[in-house]
Amino acid sequence: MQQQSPSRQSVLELENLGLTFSADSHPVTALEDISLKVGKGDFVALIGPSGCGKSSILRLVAGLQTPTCGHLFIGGRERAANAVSVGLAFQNPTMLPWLTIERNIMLPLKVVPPFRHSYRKERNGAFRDKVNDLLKLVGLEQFSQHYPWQLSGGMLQRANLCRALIHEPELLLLDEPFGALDQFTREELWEIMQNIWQTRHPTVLLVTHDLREAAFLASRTIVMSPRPGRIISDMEVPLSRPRTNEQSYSAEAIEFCRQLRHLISDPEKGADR
Ligand SMILES: Nc1ncnc2c1ncn2[C@@H]1O[C@H](COP(=O)(O)OP(=O)(O)OP(=O)(O)O)[C@@H](O)[C@H]1O
Repeated sequence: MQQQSPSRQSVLELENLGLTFSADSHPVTALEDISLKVGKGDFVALIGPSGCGKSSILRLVAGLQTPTCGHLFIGGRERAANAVSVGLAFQNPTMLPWLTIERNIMLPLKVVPPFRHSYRKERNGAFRDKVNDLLKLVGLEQFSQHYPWQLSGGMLQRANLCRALIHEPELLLLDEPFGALDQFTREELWEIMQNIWQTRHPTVLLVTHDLREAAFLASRTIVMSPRPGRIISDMEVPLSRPRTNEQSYSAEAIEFCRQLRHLISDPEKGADR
């Protein structure tokens, strides 16, 4: 039976969520008793050791996987997200090579309602303006008519973020989007991502292995235990905004990353939940 969310303020709420894979004779419990509330405009980073279930949480939220137990609420209704309500960006931006950057970014508008009904009419008008606004925000306004193979990895990831945001989703799900980039490009992308968040205020769930990235971008960091993944810590990031790369080397930022690292290497210490 569908439940009403206890908290209607949250864009996303996970309640005692569990996930067990049981394809063969050895069931694998990936997630256990995950409870989490994400408010509108929150920027939440999920961190933890490899295999602790970070990506599984994103897949459950996106409706790509079904929980074994527990409840998932989007906008106060018990349901997983759908193509309309979610924007996704992964480590490798998959752009269609025969389409320009502009048309690649427009793809969600071609597919999801209500945009798809006016796609033909607006693709050279209002939708083009939407794409250009986003390209400007990420510094790619000169590249709308280029093809993906004409852009660098960092530029493609910027375009990928535009595509994830073009249909104004309730939730932006980012799975290590900067993981494949070199350090300087990655840091440049953090500033761009922060700018997107401060300008457009999307609600973001970010999976990352990079503690500095979590501390730079997120408002809250969720630390998970090794499998079966449980939440062992949920902390506000104590750094003022806007954040700079310089600031991410400050004593305060380093101390915060050190705390995160401790929690990951010694999960028993995460006793605040
Ligand atoms: N289809 C599946 N069948 C069985 N086990 C699976 C399946 N998919 C994932 N798992 C297991 O579930 C656990 C969680 O996987 P998940 O990919 O969510 O972890 P993660 O924290 O995102 O890992 P990483 O940081 O390495 O990307 C892992 O231990 C993985 O081996």
